[in-house]
Amino acid sequence: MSELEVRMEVGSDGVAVITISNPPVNAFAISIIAWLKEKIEEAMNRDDVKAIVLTGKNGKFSGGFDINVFQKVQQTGNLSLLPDLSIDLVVNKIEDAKKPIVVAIEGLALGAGLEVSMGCHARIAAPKAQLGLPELSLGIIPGAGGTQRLPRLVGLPKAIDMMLTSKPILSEEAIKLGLIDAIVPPQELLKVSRQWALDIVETRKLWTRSLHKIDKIGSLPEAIEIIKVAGQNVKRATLNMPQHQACLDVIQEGIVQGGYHGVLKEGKVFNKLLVSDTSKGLCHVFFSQRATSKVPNITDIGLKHRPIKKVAVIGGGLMGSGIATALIVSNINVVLKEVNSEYLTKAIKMIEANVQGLVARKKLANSAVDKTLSMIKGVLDYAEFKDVDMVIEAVIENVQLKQKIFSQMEKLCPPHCILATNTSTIDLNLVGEKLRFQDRVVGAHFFSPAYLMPLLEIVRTEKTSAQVILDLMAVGKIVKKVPVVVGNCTGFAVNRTFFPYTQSAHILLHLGVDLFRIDRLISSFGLPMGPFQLEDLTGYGVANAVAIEFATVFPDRTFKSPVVDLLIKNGRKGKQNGKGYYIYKKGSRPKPDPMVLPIIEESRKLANLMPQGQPVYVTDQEIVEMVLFPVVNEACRLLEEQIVVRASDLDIASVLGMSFPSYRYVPQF
Ligand SMILES: C[C@H](O)CC(=O)SCCNC(=O)CCNC(=O)[C@H](O)C(C)(C)COP(=O)(O)OP(=O)(O)OC[C@H]1O[C@@H](n2cnc3c(N)ncnc32)[C@H](O)[C@@H]1OP(=O)(O)O
Repeated sequence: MSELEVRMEVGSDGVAVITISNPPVNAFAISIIAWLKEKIEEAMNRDDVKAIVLTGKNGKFSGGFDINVFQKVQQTGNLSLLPDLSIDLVVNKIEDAKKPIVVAIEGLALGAGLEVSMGCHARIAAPKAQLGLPELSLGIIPGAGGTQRLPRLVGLPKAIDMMLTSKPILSEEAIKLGLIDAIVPPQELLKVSRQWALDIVETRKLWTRSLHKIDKIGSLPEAIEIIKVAGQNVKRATLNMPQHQACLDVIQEGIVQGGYHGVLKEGKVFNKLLVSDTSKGLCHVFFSQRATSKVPNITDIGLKHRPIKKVAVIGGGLMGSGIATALIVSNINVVLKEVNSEYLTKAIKMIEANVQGLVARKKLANSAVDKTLSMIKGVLDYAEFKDVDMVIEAVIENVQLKQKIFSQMEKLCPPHCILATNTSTIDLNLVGEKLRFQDRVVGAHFFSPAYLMPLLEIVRTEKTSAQVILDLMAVGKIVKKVPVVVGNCTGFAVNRTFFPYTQSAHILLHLGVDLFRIDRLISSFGLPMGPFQLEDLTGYGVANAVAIEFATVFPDRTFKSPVVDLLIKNGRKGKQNGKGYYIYKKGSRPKPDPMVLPIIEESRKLANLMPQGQPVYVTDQEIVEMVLFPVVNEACRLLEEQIVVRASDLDIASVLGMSFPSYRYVPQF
């Protein structure tokens, strides 16, 4: 079977097995859809075919519609590039077929993959197959009947949850919900599916048309109430994104007017959303995230990553314990080194709390806690370092200390051991300056909390070897991070790009603009919080340290804001002591603190930026632009300096490291 193909084989039992192939995920490309229609028509017309089994090659059914086609539509605005998947294929050729069609699902059925499956008359899956409708994460809604058939198969609340969160479920849950009809081992999947199809022909099994099912929908008022509540719940989290409410509206249309009407409305809304800026941004982010794993001269030169079985983490503070947690939950053995037993006990307690936090978030099973914690060993000496594959240093930001540690590591650890630092500011060339083998030195910059935040900046110097970078990329993937390889510069990619973000906010503040207005506008733009609340959260110590570092390296574009020192002088430490620009009380949202205003006034006098001592007038739009445009400028500088290999790597670093709203990246075609 060639790579891109839809093949049909008719067995002596009268079952036609139609297999789609489009590696790596059997996406429904335009040609696949056309060939699939042809094969189904052929099977319907052949007298020797009684029933059909639809399946995918290489252990996967389908990862959904080909997202490359979406990008072509978005670039050209030409919606006629989209094939008629929903009515022509799923309704007419599959659901309303005269012969039963059973889908055999292995690996995954996502998006159109699940929608085509739901159009079939029965669904048989292998264990652990992923089934879901992740379209909303691309700024669209399911466009091949998913909004109508999923509620009819699994009930409204679960269907809404699956669509609004874009999260797939596994076969084991799907069978309980009624989304699939049976789970069978992969080697029996085709055999059972063929027999199932024949049983439908012989009326021994039900011939189900999902769009016509009504037993799981409940009464009309109940259904409308569920949809209304879902809309209210999702409102805040989906600020500026139209697809969530649109999806609920389309579901409601089908419930009020009937499934087929719902499918028609779904098609119209789908087309409109596909060419929206939101979808353009989210499709761009989808491909950009995958592009980060392709690094020229690293991933394309035939190297294979080496296994990393045991890692030493030096320093068990907030970052060290977070990194250790990320490693042990991914089954990597960790030796955690501290300077004394008091710090070590504290670090282990922190790791235990992190692990419990993951259980509470349902990211780790309670039953896995003991095994996870057994993977960490706290130590006070270096005896265990003789067979580690990687060291991650996470001590305080002090060059001499780091240099001393790295020199020790070079002597104590095996020659293949990677020497990584989690520094967020210090030049890596300085850290490795005294070493003989500087090709082993690399930055592993995790973001706090390291066991939750999805980004790993891999910082390379001119000397870091390709093998070391590749190994760290592999570790990043194992610990479920998105590794982005960046060059060595002050602040690396994320902190460097976003340095002007805080700077501009401070300049605006000293020009007389209300700080709470700035924060409000930036959160309305889509960042989780504004720059001042962020400063409260990260702490003023960090703010000052970063400001000093940048002022040294970029004196031409650094504004020295007096306000942080004044806040500290007035006993304010931000979230840490509950008093910063905002007041923090347990159980309630941060509230702007009017008591901070005299401190701001004092700071404005010291800075003396206001023209004739009067506040400037700026519009809301200007504020957003004045805070974010300098960020874009800094990103351009990074690109020019070749700190990243492509612009979109910075987009991903900003989305994952700063929670910059991904739907704002509207590509310029
Ligand atoms: C009409 C319908 O309602 C509309 C739709 O169906 S929209 C599409 C819905 N489907 C999705 O959103 C699923 C998107 N894909 C994924 O989530 C993941 O790729 C996956 C879970 C399928 C596989 O994950 P994983 O094994 O980690 O592989 P991953 O690196 O993500 O993808 C492998 C390759 O397949 C590509 N790919 C994955 N899904 C694709 C899709 N639906 N279309 C086109 N390419 C796709 C990726 O771009 C990547 O390409 P690359 O190797 O050139 O970078």
